[in-house]
Amino acid sequence: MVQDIVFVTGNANKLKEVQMLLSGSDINLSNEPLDLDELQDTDLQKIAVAKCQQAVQVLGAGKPVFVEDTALTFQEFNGLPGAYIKWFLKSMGLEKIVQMLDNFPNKSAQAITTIAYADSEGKIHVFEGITDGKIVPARGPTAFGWDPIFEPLESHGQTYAEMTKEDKNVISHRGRAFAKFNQFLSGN
Ligand SMILES: O=P(O)(O)OP(=O)(O)OP(=O)(O)OC[C@H]1O[C@@H](n2cnc3c(O)ncnc32)[C@H](O)[C@@H]1O
Ligand SMILES: [Mg+2]
Repeated sequence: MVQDIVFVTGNANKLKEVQMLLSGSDINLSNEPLDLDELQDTDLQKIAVAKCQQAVQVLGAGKPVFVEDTALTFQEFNGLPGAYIKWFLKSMGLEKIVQMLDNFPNKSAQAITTIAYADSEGKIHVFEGITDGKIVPARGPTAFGWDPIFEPLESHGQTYAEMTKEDKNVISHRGRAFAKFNQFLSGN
C-alpha cells in the first residue's frame, strides 16, 4: 500500500539524495521546506527526536512525518563538531575545518545520519546510519556540504564529492539510515 509521508527539510541536496533512496519504495514522498530549530546537544538521537516533535507540532498530528539530522564527528575531538558541523561550515569553510586537525595525526571521522519518524499515531521511531572515514584536504566539486573533505574507508580513495550520487548512496551514512527506514516501512 502506498503511504503518504512528509519529509521536513530545508536542504535541497539532502532532499535529492533521500528521493533517490526512497524511489523504489511504496512511499509517496512530499517535502515541507521548513527550517526547524535544532536542539544544542551532542546526543544525536535527542536532536532528531526534538526536530521531529517540532515538525509534528507545525504540520499537525496524524500525518506521518520524518526529519533527519546529519553529523560529522571527529574521533580526535571525541565526537565534535558532530551536529554543529553546519555552523562550522557556515562560519569557517572547508579549508579551516581541515586545518583544525593539522596538529593531530588522527584524522578519523564518522558521518552519521539520524532519522526520526513520527507515525500516524504520533509514535516516534529512530534509525541511524554510520559511515567511517577520514578528513582530507578538499577534493571534488563543492556541491554538497562537507562532501569534498570526507573520504569514506570503503570508497577506494575517493571523497564523497568525487563519487557519483549513486555510488555515494550505496555506502553513505544517509544510505544506511534510509535502508533501515525502508525496511521498517515495508514491514508495516
Ligand atoms: O533542514 P535540515 O534537514 O535540518 O537541513 P540542514 O542543512 O540544516 O542539515 P543538518 O541540520 O542535518 O546539518 C548538517 C550539515 O551537514 C551538511 N550535510 C548533511 N548531509 C551531508 C552529506 O551527505 N554530505 C555533506 N554534507 C552534508 C549540511 O549541508 C549541513 O551543513
Ligand atoms: Mg538543520
